[in-house]
Amino acid sequence: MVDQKKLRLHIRDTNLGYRLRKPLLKSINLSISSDETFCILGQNGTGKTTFFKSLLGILPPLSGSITLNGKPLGSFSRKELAKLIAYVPQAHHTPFPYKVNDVILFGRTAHMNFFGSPGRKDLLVVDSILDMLEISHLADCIYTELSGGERQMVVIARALAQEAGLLILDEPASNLDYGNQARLLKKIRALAEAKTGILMTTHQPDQAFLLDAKVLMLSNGSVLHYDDASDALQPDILKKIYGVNVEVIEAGTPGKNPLKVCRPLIDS
Ligand SMILES: Nc1ncnc2c1ncn2[C@@H]1O[C@H](COP(=O)(O)OP(=O)(O)OP(=O)(O)O)[C@@H](O)[C@H]1O
Repeated sequence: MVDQKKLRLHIRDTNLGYRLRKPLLKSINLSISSDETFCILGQNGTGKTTFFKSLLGILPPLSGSITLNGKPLGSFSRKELAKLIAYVPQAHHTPFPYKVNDVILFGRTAHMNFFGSPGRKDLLVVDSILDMLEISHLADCIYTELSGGERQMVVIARALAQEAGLLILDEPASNLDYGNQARLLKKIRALAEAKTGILMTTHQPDQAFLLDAKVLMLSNGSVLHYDDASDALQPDILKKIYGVNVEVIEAGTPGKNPLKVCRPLIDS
């Protein structure tokens, strides 16, 4: 039995990508554990989602191995894996007009009994997540009738309902308004403090500072690993990754720790 709160993914000598194509990411060696928060940065198309699909066991490595607590990912059943790793995809389309409550309840499937009927605990978990994400008012709405940002919050809620030890989020804030982005980052930080491993892609480098995250940068088929966002988010590195000039400045209130922020120099 794998301890949900002590997960370690080992990626050893792997090439990742799609069969019959050149590998997108080469010779990757990494270890990710469920007490860490990582932000993954990289240009569009560098392979961030592909990396996630590989960690979720959806896309087997082209070579090398990925193990979870020493066992090959492929040896876990879908149900076992759903209790350990939850995923918020970038795009989510549900053609069926389910109620929001039911969509979130799907996240409990791995915890339900043989007949797949929700128990009291499942309903309580859904309620507390709706409350935590401040979306209780959406509970009885029809998912397909929600706005893009509202759907995004529901899909995040569904992943949280899995109560997995590792949460993988593909651009979780991309559809959200400014307030919901801030609220989501606050929740992510609280989850990290409660020892849920976080692995998220973002196109906003500042979020790595806000979450005090480690950084993985994908560039030219390699993954560069930084334990400290300040080491990763330097103007020369950001220029190399994104091809634009960026200034990294310190902002903050006197008496409080300054927070670093990135500012693109759009006039240079
Ligand atoms: N099923 C697939 N078969 C073959 N190639 C694919 C498949 N899915 C994605 N790709 C290709 O893999 C490359 C990396 O895609 P991926 O979605 O991993 O990039 P990304 O870094 O997540 O991009 P973005 O920041 O735009 O979301 C792209 O060139 C894409 O066309």
